[in-house]
Amino acid sequence: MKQRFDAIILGAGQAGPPLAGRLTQAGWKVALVERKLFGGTCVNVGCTPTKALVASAHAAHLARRGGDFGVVSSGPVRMDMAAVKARKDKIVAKSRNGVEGWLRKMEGCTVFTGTASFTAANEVRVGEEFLEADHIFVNVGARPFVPPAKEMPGTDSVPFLTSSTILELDELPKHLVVVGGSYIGLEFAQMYRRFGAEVTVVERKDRLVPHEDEDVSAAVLDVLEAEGIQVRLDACCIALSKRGDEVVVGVECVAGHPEVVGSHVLLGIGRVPNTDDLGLAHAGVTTDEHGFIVVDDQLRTNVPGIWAMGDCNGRGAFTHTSYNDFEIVAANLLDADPRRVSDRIQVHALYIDPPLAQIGMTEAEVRASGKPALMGTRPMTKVGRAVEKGETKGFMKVLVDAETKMILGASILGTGGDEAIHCILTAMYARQPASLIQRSVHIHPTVAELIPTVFGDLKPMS
Ligand SMILES: Cc1cc2nc3c(=O)[nH]c(=O)nc-3n(C[C@H](O)[C@H](O)[C@H](O)COP(=O)(O)OP(=O)(O)OC[C@H]3O[C@@H](n4cnc5c(N)ncnc54)[C@H](O)[C@@H]3O)c2cc1C
Ligand SMILES: NC(=O)c1ccc[n+]([C@@H]2O[C@H](COP(=O)([O-])OP(=O)(O)OC[C@H]3O[C@@H](n4cnc5c(N)ncnc54)[C@H](O)[C@@H]3O)[C@@H](O)[C@H]2O)c1
Repeated sequence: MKQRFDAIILGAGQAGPPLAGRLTQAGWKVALVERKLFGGTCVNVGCTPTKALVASAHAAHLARRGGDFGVVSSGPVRMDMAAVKARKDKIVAKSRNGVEGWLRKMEGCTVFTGTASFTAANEVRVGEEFLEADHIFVNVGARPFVPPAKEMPGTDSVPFLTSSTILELDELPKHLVVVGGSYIGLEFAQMYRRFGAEVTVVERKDRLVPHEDEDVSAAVLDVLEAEGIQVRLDACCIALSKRGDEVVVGVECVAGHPEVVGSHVLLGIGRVPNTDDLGLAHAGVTTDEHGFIVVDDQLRTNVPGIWAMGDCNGRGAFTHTSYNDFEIVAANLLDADPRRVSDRIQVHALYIDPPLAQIGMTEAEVRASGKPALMGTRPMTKVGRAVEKGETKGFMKVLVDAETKMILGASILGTGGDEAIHCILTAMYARQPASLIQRSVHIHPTVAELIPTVFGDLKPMS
C-alpha cells in the first residue's frame, strides 16, 4: 500500500523527533520511521547510559576516598553490578519512553516501526508499506565499527563487547581489555576500573585521545595510570584469540609483552554510519568513501528534497551536533533563517573524571594555521574550588588570536571543566574579544572563577 505524506523522517535519534515536532506544528503531514529504539544511540546506548554508569563509578571512587575527607566507613567498597545496571536501565527507559510517547501522540505524525529503505528519490519502503513524500530527512545515525577478521583476526570467532553490548553486563569482568584509547574506550576503562575490574587499554597510536593536544593526552594518561589502569600504546596488528576462559589480545607493541590476556575485550575503535542498507542508490544520494551522506552547509544532499542530519552525514558525531542539524534544517525550511553548519563552533567533552572539555581550535590546529597567537594555561592546583574538593588533576588552556584578540579555542581538563568552559564558548559565539572574559567578575569559589585570570596572563605562543 502506498501512503503519501508531506515529509518522511528516517530515524528517531536526536534530530528526527524534534523535526517531526516543528513540521507538524507547521501543519505538515509527517511519517517517522524507527527500526529499533526510540531516542536512538544517545538515549539507549550512548550518552545517557554511559553517564549514568559514570555517576555510579564516581560514587564508588568517592566512597573509596572517603578517608581523605574524614569520612569513616567500615570495610572495603563493593559494587552491586545488578543494581548499577538497574539504575542505568531505569534512567534510559524513562528517556526512551518519553520520546516514543511524545511521537506517538504527536498530532499529524504517523509512526512506523521497521527498517526503511529508499525505492526512489521520493519513496521509502518499510516492510510492506510504501511511503511517498517530496521531503525526506535521513537521521539514521551510526553503529560501532567492528573490523572484519582479515583486518583484525579473531573478530569472527572470539566473543567481544561493543559500546552497546557492554551495557547489558550485570557482572564485573575480572580483567577488561579495551581496544581503542579514545572517547568510548576511556569512559568505559575508567568506569570499570572504579567498579573494581582490572583494566588494560590498548591504543594503536602513540598516545591516548589522539585527536586532542599532546599535553592533554599526557595528562589523561597520568589520570588513568594513577587509578591503576594499564595502557599499551603504539599497539599494531591487533588480533583476538581465545585461551580457555580468557581472551588474548595480541598487540605486538613496539615495546612490552606482545599479548594482553583478559576475561573480556571491548572494541571502542570508531563508528560507521547506518547507510549501507538504506537503498541510497535507488534515490541517487551520494555518500563518501566511509559511507557518510554528503551534505552541503545547510544539510541538503545532492538530491533535491533529501536532507541528512546527525552522525550519518559525517559533519559531527555528537548529540549536540545532531540536534543542531535539526535546528539548521528547521530554520531554513520553516523560518526563512539561513542557518549553516559552518556557523557552529566545534565543542565536545570526554567524560572521564576529571572531564575534558574542548572548544574551538586546539593548540595543534592553531600552530598548524600559522596564525600569531597567545596562550594562557593554569594547572587545576591553582583553582581554589578544585583544591577544596580535593580534585586538582588537570589544567586549563586558552588560545587567543594575537592580532584581533578574539578567542580561538580552549581546553579544560579538570573538575567542573565541562560546565565552566561554556562562559568562553558564549563569548566566542558573541564574537567578543578575550578582554570581555578577563574583565568579568566570576563567583567565588567556582572553577570558572580562574578563567578571567588565565585570559589576563596570555603569552605569545613559542
Ligand atoms: C557509548 C557512547 C557514548 C556517547 N556519549 C556521548 C556524549 O556524552 N555526548 C555526546 O554529545 N555524544 C555522545 N555520543 C554520541 C551520540 O550518542 C551520537 O552522536 C548521537 O546519538 C547521534 O544522534 P543521531 O541523531 O545522529 O543518530 P542516532 O541517535 O544514532 O539515531 C538514529 C536512529 O535511526 C534508526 N535507524 C537507523 N537506520 C534506520 C533505518 N534504515 N530505518 C529506520 N530507522 C533507522 C536507529 O535505530 C536509531 O534509532 C556517545 C556515543 C556512544 C556510542
Ligand atoms: N563524550 C562523548 O561525547 C562521547 C563518548 C563516547 C563516544 N562518542 C562519540 O562516538 C564516536 C566514536 O568514539 P570512539 O572512541 O569509538 O572512536 P574514535 O574514532 O574517537 O577513536 C577510536 C580510537 O581507536 C583507535 N583505534 C582504531 N583502530 C584501532 C585498532 N585496530 N587497534 C587499536 N586502536 C585502534 C584510534 O587510534 C582512536 O584512538 C566519537 O567520535 C564520539 O563522537 C562521544
